[in-house]
Amino acid sequence: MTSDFVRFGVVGGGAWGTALAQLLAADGAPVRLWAREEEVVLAINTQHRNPLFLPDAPLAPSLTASSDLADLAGLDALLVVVPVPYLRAVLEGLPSDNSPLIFCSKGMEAESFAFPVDIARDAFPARPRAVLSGPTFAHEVAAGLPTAITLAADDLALAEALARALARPHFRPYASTDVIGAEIGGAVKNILAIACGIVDGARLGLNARAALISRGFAEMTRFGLARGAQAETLAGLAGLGDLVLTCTSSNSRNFALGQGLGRGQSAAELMADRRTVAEGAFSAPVVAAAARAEGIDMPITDAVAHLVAGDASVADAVQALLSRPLRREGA
Ligand SMILES: NC(=O)C1=CN([C@@H]2O[C@H](COP(=O)(O)OP(=O)(O)OC[C@H]3O[C@@H](n4cnc5c(N)ncnc54)[C@H](OP(=O)(O)O)[C@@H]3O)[C@@H](O)[C@H]2O)C=CC1
Ligand SMILES: O=C(CO)COP(=O)(O)O
Repeated sequence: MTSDFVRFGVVGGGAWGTALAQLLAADGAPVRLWAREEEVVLAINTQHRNPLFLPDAPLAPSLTASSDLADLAGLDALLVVVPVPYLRAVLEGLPSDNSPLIFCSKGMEAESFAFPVDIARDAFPARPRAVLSGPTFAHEVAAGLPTAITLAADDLALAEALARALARPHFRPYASTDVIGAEIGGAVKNILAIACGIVDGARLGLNARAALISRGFAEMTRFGLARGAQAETLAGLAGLGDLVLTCTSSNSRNFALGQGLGRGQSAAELMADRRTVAEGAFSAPVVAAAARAEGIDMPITDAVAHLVAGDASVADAVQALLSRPLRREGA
């Protein structure tokens, strides 16, 4: 069956944007990637590598890069992989086509409390929008290891068509219409990965980690259901699947950030000079504030927000979580 989506562009030259571009270019298909930094553009075009963000992956020659957003005009679909704090500004520079935008970043914008699809609605009200989210370490996707992911769009036919166009023998997108569920799963799991990293760094044990994963999932579910997400999405690849991946591996930048916090380093120290993002550090105060405003109980998210801000110690945060009133599990 022929696809309407053949010529893809990727907005963002970090690890995930580069891995997705490589996934699509590996069979020789032309893929255009926009990166902000000339150093990344030059390395991709001349060495077929991205030494800054995905150093170990050889890239296909059919993947070409540019630092000019105008070079993404006229393509069939764009994967948008810019960390959420920078997303609005980048979207403003995109050529105004009608091709679908597929959002692959996992976070919530400060002040607006908007997820990527809402941010795009402001910039491109009529453009079709989708979300791609799940347990997907970039280096594994670039290496062709088996991966499954959720692809959500309001319009099921669009979600299915995009899923078919992005599928590869080792990469299986599952179509969904639960856009908000996919976005909330990805944003909240990043925060919970920081919490699990803290538990690991502070040597609080594996029981504590398992408790955090399941009570964290309860928080994700409360927040998600309150905002209209479906329980199956949160229990699927974009929620629980990604939560398990990033709460159990120091390959996760969020988990690794938490490990440093758990060992007693400050967030400012851990984030100084780093080029890679741990989106959970941006999202924790935002999701915590949104939950507070909406009366949703999210104590783990709140604790991570305080630890990232540096206004609580790990010992204080653990004590606060353990001294909460006992309650019925499903409540
Ligand atoms: N890495 C992974 O395995 C996965 C990541 N994600 C999500 O994808 C998103 C992107 O992460 P990832 O690709 O890993 O990023 P990286 O940490 O690898 O790289 C950081 C990215 O942020 C960009 N950036 C930094 N400052 C700015 C700015 N002011 N304006 C625009 N862009 C800027 C960098 O571009 P520049 O070089 O121009 O500074 C670079 O592309 C995040 O939301 C993440 O949660 C989702 C699934 C998997
Ligand atoms: O989202 C990811 C894998 O699904 C990557 O997680 P980190 O951003 O924590 O590395």
